[in-house]
Amino acid sequence: MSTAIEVQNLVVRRGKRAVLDGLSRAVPQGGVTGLLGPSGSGKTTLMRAIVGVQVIASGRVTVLGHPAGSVPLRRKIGYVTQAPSVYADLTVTENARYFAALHGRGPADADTAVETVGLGAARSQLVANLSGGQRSRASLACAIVSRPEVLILDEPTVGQDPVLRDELWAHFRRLAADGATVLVSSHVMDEANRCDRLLLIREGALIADDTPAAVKQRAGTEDLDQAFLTLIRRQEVAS
Ligand SMILES: Nc1ncnc2c1ncn2[C@@H]1O[C@H](COP(=O)(O)OP(=O)(O)OP(=O)(O)O)[C@@H](O)[C@H]1O
Repeated sequence: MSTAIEVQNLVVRRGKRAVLDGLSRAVPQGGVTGLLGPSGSGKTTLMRAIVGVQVIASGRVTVLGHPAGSVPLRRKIGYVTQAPSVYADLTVTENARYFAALHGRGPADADTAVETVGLGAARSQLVANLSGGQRSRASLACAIVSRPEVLILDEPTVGQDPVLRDELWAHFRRLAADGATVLVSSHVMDEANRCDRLLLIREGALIADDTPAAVKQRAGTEDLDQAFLTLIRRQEVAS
């Protein structure tokens, strides 16, 4: 299987601290990879480095064979931040159509993306008047409208109800089935169970990179929450 994202000896300092301290990992092409870890462990920082918007101290990040943030990746990578990145004074449809146009896509692609994220009924509403969860989905629609080869999603299901979360995960799985590489951060363990692989990060270091089944087996429990706690505690004892 070829590699979509390659991180080599990545060091990122934010403030005075090394938030990522020599992290190396490869994410295979295709499939859904979950990035999990306690708050402040460096998930967003790693995603920012992969997208190419994070100043790095040293190391190398390559996406689809190109340096992170380089021009050839602009149309190939989609990024949804935790803070929705949409225009408040445009409607949902206008936002999606604007981002579609930037990527050489037409209005039909935009309308499909809006339906996909469950905002069909709110398509004519100004983003300023949407709920927080709806605004996040509007942002997601704008990121998927270009059908990126690599999709980086920073906690995309926060604030969504269980039905919508289920639908969004089904969509992530469909994107992966169509060949996209999806990297998604989450705190929710039932979501982690839906990933092909899990990267568990703690204090800027990776402590697991495996399938959900293997992570559970290694920790000796069927409960993924418990498995992560066990692996984190084992690492604390070892270090
Ligand atoms: N702009 C900044 N300046 C200084 N330190 C920062 C900055 N942004 C983040 N940090 C620190 O970097 C560390 C990693 O933050 P990051 O946002 O990557 O964590 P995270 O795992 O995504 O957390 P969460 O799950 O809460 O979103 C934290 O200790 C945070 O305080």
